[in-house]
This record gives sequence, structure tokens and C-alpha cells, in this order.
Amino acid sequence: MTLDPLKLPTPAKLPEPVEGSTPNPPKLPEPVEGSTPTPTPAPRLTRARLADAGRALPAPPVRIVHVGAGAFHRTHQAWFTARASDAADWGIAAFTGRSPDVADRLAPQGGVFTLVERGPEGDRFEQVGSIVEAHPAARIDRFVELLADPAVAVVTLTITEAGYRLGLDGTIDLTDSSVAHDLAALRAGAVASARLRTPLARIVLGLAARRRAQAGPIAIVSCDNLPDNARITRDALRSLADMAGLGYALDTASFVATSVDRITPHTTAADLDEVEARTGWRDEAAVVAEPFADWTLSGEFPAGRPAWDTAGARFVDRIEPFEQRKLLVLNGGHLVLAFEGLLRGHTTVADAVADPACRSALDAFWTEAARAVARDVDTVDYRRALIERFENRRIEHRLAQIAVDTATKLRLRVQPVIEAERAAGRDAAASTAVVDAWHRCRRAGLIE
Ligand SMILES: NC(=O)c1ccc[n+]([C@@H]2O[C@H](COP(=O)([O-])OP(=O)(O)OC[C@H]3O[C@@H](n4cnc5c(N)ncnc54)[C@H](O)[C@@H]3O)[C@@H](O)[C@H]2O)c1
Ligand SMILES: O=P(O)(O)OC[C@@H](O)[C@@H](O)[C@H](O)[C@H](O)CO
Repeated sequence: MTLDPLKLPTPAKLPEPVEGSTPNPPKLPEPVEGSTPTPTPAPRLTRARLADAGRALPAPPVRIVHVGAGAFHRTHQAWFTARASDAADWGIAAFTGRSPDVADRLAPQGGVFTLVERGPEGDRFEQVGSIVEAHPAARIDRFVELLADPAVAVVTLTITEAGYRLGLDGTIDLTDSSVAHDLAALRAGAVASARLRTPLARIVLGLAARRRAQAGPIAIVSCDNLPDNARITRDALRSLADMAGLGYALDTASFVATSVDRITPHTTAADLDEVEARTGWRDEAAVVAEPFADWTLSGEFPAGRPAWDTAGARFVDRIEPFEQRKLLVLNGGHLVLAFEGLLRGHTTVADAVADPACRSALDAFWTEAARAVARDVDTVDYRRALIERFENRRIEHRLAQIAVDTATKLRLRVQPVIEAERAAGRDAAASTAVVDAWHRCRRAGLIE
């Protein structure tokens, strides 16, 4: 079958984990001899109760605004910020991208949450205090107020690839009904802007307010799995701002490129119960991640930034090789396992990678993907380490979580491999087979 894909719609240095450690469990009443024990519900984790229990996590001042407060923000940027040597100076106000769910869970806890670092041998629990405000996307008033505050120096984003509303050419899709709605609202001024639907339009509104308030420069840091995420974010914001007559909004914004990595599955109800049983706190905003974490950044922070390097982040002049390796090898590899795995009845990445047929498709794809990655980064040890990460059975990373927005992901994570192979005169058999598996998944109704 001939397929035309163009038609398709250094680990951080961390302290040794303490296996099974339970941070400061609250004191529960002693059971009374002879009585029928009534299970005592664990207290809800909150910043104030933590302080009462003798383990205060002081709330730092807000200097970072995050958009898209999902699971990954908590396991990655919030965690790096909490572990930076100057964590006491950098608090995060986290806004959801769309639904209010995460804000509803985090806000009653004062932003504090538990990170479960789930290694192959056991769990390590850590309470993270860097998020100090949590708001639903609809709190545009607070969002704009914060962006216009000179103390705020950084805006980070994890709104998923779909959240950027890009067309096939990689620029913002003006035919998208929400983009069109927001453009009209931005043009109509403040009252209409109170109902903005897209994160990028809200950022334009906030940056325009910042400019008018002369609050100084700011860094915008996309932490989504997109190639050239700084340019994509800048161009999309620039288009919106220019067309809305707010071109000045971006005058003092700096765009930082990132490659982000930490496998973060969706939190399950069983995970929350496990956190409660092991820590003694009921935490409705707990998140689970693998021990590995990587953050590579490139760009200017004109108003300062946390010392993320002290927590293991890497600042580089040229991000492309890191970005290519992450997006093509890891994320492209995930797509291989998702499609082949779903077709073979598997549920998780660990199940799929243990199946020799899926593994062989992965290895074949990786041979081609590695050739598409710039020579200046290693792909041999990287792949070896990745297999171990994928094999971590205790991380229940569901193939269905990966297999969303697949047309966009194929275009960004597999098509570049096909193009590189063909440009070198090869047949791109393994990467083209990924597209074929995608078609078969769609025909079988396994993915949308
Ligand atoms: N989960 C991971 O392992 C992982 C690892 C590296 C990078 N990332 C990046 O982070 C992104 C989010 O992952 P997550 O695990 O936090 O997901 P999540 O579902 O927990 O959270 C997604 C966030 O994005 C918002 N959002 C989703 N679709 C949107 C849309 N169309 N418009 C506006 N906002 C939208 C949601 O409201 C939520 O705030 C990924 O898409 C990826 O780019 C995730
Ligand atoms: O998060 P997505 O939807 O862009 O891609 C799915 C996975 O490949 C991704 O979440 C990886 O687990 C992650 O990028 C690892 O750091």
C-alpha cells in the first residue's frame, strides 16, 4: 500500500529516592482496645494542615504563571521549580487550559500535591509546594492581573498539541471556530474578552495588559511536545495579536524553546487511594510519574527564572538535536507501540513493548528515526534507557492516552523520519509501516 503521509490530516541528578517513604503522616487517633474500629478518614492534604503537622511548605510569591495545569505540569515544571535552590522565591499560579477539574482539586489544598515517583521496584512520595494558586481557565480576570504584574517573570504552557489550534501548515488555524470566536472577542475589547475560549488568546490579552502597565519583559515557555515550540508559540501569538490590533502585546516577550521529558500517566482512583494509604493524607491532586525527568531549554529569560539547573534542567544554545531525539525516538516510538499494541489487544506501553512483534516494529522504526536525529546527540544509550523506561510495569501508561490527536502526532513525530529516509534514497519502510498501522487502527475503530 502506498501512503502519502503529507495527506495525513541526561536524566536530572536527583537525590536517592527513599523507597516507600511516607512524608510526615498526620497523627491519627489510637484504636481503643475491644471496640469495633471505625475507619477514620484520612485528613485532606492542605498547606495549612501540613504546617500544623510540622512540615510547613511555605508559599512562595507568584512569579510564574502556568497555562494548562494538567498532570504533566505537576510532575515536571512544578516539581523542578520546587527543587530549585531558590524555590522560596518562585511560586506558580496555575490555570487549567479548559476544564476546571484540576483547579477544583488543587485549590482546596492550597496548591500542594503529592508526587508519586513510581520506579520499577517501589514508590517514593514527595509533597510539592511550588503551586500557590490554582484557577480554572475561566478566571481570565486573575490571569490578566497576574500577567500585568511586574513580579511575574515567566509564563509556562502545557496545553497539548491540539491546544495551539494549528493548521496543517503549522500556523494558527484561523478557520477554527474557537480561534475565530476569540479573534472577534479580542477585537471587541475587554467585555467580550472575558469569555475567551483559547489559551493563546488569553495570553495575548494578558501580554497586552502587561505592555500597557509597562510591567517589563517576560519569558514565554512552551513545554508541549511540539518541534520548535518557541517559534510555533511566538508565531501563533503574533498572528492573533496582529489581527486583533494588539501587535504591541508581544514587544517585550521572549520565547524559550524546550524539550521536556517525564512519562506521566493519568492518575487513577486507585493511585489516590494508594497515596492515602501510604502517606496518611487524602490528596485529590496527586500525580504519578516515572523517576526519570529531563528538561532542556534554550532562550532568554529577561526578567529572571528559577535556578532550574540546580534541579537538573539543562540550558543549551542549540536545542534541535535534543528536541528531535525526544520527539522522533521517544514520542514517535510511543506511537509505534500505541498502534501496533492496540491492534494486538494490549493496553499499556509495558504490555506492548514486551510483545516481540511490537518490539520488532519499534526497533525497525528506531533504526530509521535515529538516522533522522542530528549526529551531535547519542541515540544508542538513549534507546537502551528508553526500553527500560517503557518496560516499567509499575507505570500504567495506557496506549489509549498516547493515541489521541494522532493525525497531528504522526505529522510531527513520524513524517519527518519518512521524509529524511526518502531524501537519503531509502524506502522508509518501517516509518511508513507506522502510518499503515495507524490506518488499520482507525479502520478497526481503535482510535478516532
Ligand atoms: N503526560 C506526559 O507524559 C507528558 C510528557 C511530556 C510532555 N507532555 C506535554 O504536556 C501535555 C499535557 O499533558 P498532561 O499529561 O498534563 O495532560 P492532561 O490531560 O493532564 O492536561 C492537559 C492540560 O491541557 C489542557 N488542554 C487540553 N486540551 C486543550 C485544548 N484543546 N485547549 C486548551 N487547553 C487544553 C487541559 O485543560 C489541561 O489543563 C502533553 O500534550 C504534552 O505536550 C506530557
Ligand atoms: O503527551 P503527548 O500526547 O504529546 O504524547 C504522548 C506520549 O508520547 C508522551 O506523553 C510521553 O509519555 C512524554 O512525552 C514522555 O516525556
